[in-house]
Amino acid sequence: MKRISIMGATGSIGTQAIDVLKDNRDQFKLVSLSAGRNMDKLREILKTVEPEMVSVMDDGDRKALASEFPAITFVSGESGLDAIAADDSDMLLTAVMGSVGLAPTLKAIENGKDIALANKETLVAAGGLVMNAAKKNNVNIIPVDSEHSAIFQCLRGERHSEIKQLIITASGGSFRDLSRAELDNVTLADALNHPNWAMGRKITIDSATMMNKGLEVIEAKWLFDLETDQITTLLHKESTIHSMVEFVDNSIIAQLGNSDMKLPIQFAFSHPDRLPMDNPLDINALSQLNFKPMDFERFKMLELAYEALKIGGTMPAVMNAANEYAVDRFLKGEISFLDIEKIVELRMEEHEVIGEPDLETILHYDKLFKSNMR
Ligand SMILES: NC(=O)C1=CN([C@@H]2O[C@H](COP(=O)(O)OP(=O)(O)OC[C@H]3O[C@@H](n4cnc5c(N)ncnc54)[C@H](OP(=O)(O)O)[C@@H]3O)[C@@H](O)[C@H]2O)C=CC1
Ligand SMILES: CC(=O)[C@@H](O)[C@H](O)COP(=O)(O)O
Ligand SMILES: [Mn+2]
Repeated sequence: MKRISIMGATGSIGTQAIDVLKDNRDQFKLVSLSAGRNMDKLREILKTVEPEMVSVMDDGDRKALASEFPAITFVSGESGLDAIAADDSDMLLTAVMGSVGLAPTLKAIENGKDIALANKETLVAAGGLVMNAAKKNNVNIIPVDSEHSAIFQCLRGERHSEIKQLIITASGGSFRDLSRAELDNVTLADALNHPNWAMGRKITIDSATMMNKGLEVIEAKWLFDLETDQITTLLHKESTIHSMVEFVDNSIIAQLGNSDMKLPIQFAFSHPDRLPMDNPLDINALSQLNFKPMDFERFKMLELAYEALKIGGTMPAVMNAANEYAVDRFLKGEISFLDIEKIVELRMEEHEVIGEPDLETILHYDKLFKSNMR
C-alpha cells in the first residue's frame, strides 16, 4: 500500500486528492495532511479520513483541533509543514498555493519522498534547486498540473532526444473573447468565472491573465529538460486536449480527457500503474476541437514569463513573487485586472538578476517582492 501525504488538503486540488484516496482505500493510505486557515473544510475532511498527523497554520487552531480529534497528532506553522515533509510517507502531494510550498518540498525531497507536484510556483521559483535535489536523492517528481501530466503520459516509453517540441494547450481563461481595450473595466467576479475548470482563486486569475501558461512553460522547462524554444503554447478553448508532444518525425501524440483534475492526481499517485476511474470522456459527443495560435500581444503576461525564463537566475522567482503579490491585491479589490500585469512588468524591470541563486537568495527575493502583501 502506497503511503501518501497532502500539503494543501483543504484546497481545490487537495479536496479532489482526498476523494481519489477515498475511492482507492485498498491502494493508498493517507499518512498526513496540511491545511491553511479553512478550519470548516478541515473538520469536514477529518470526519471522513483518519491521517496520523495534521498541520495547520495557526497554533490556536491546532489546540482546538487537538481536543476534538484526540487520535490525531496536530502541528502548526512553518515547523508543521516541515513535519509533514519529514513523515514516513512514500509520496507528498504538493497542493499549497504559491511559493510557500518551496521549502517543505525541498525538505520532502531530501527525506527521499517522491513528489506529486501540483504547486507549480515551486518549480518556477527554484526549478534548478528542486530538480537537482530530486536527482541527488533519487526522487521522482510526477506532475499533477493537467498539461504536464498530459506531456508526461505522452512521453512514457519515448526517447528524450526524439522530442521536437511540447505543445501546451491554453483555454484562454475567463476573458479570452475580450480585446485588450475591453479588459479595462472587467470585474473580479468575471475574472473568477473560468470557462472550463473549477479551481482555486489564484490560479483562476492566473489563467485569465495567461500568467498560468507562463508559469507552466517554466514548469515544463524544468520537468522535461528542453530548450525554451521547444516549449510552445496553443489556444484550445475546449481544454479537452490537455497537451501534446511533437516528435522529430512530425508525429504528434496528445492526451485527452474531461476537465477533471482527479485523473492527473490519481495518475501521479498510482504511477507507474494506472487505476480505473469514473467520468470517462465521451469522445462521440466531441463535435469539434478548436485551435488558435497564441497571441503574445493580447496575452502579454505569457511573453513576460518567456522573458523571465530566458533571463534565468532570480528573475523567474521575482516574476512569480510579483505575480502572487499583485493577484492577491486584485483578489482583495485593491487594484484593477490590468494592474496585475503592470506590477509584474515593473518589478521585473527593476530587478538586478543574480545568476544561479541558492535557496536563501530565492527566499529573500520572494519575501522582498511580496513585502507589501496585505
Ligand atoms: N486547482 C486546480 O485545478 C489546479 C491547481 N494547480 C496548482 O495547485 C496549487 C494549489 O491550487 P488550488 O488547489 O487551486 O489552490 P487553493 O487556493 O484551492 O488551495 C490552496 C491550499 O493551500 C493552503 N494554503 C494557502 N496558503 C498557505 C500557507 N501560507 N501555508 C499553508 N497552507 C497554505 C490552503 O489552505 P486553506 O484553504 O485552509 O487556507 C489550501 O489548502 C497551486 O500551485 C496551483 O497553481 C495546478 C493545476 C490545476
Ligand atoms: C487544470 C489545470 O491544469 C489548470 O492549470 C488549467 O490548465 C487552467 O487552464 P488555462 O490556464 O489553460 O486556462
Ligand atoms: Mn495547468
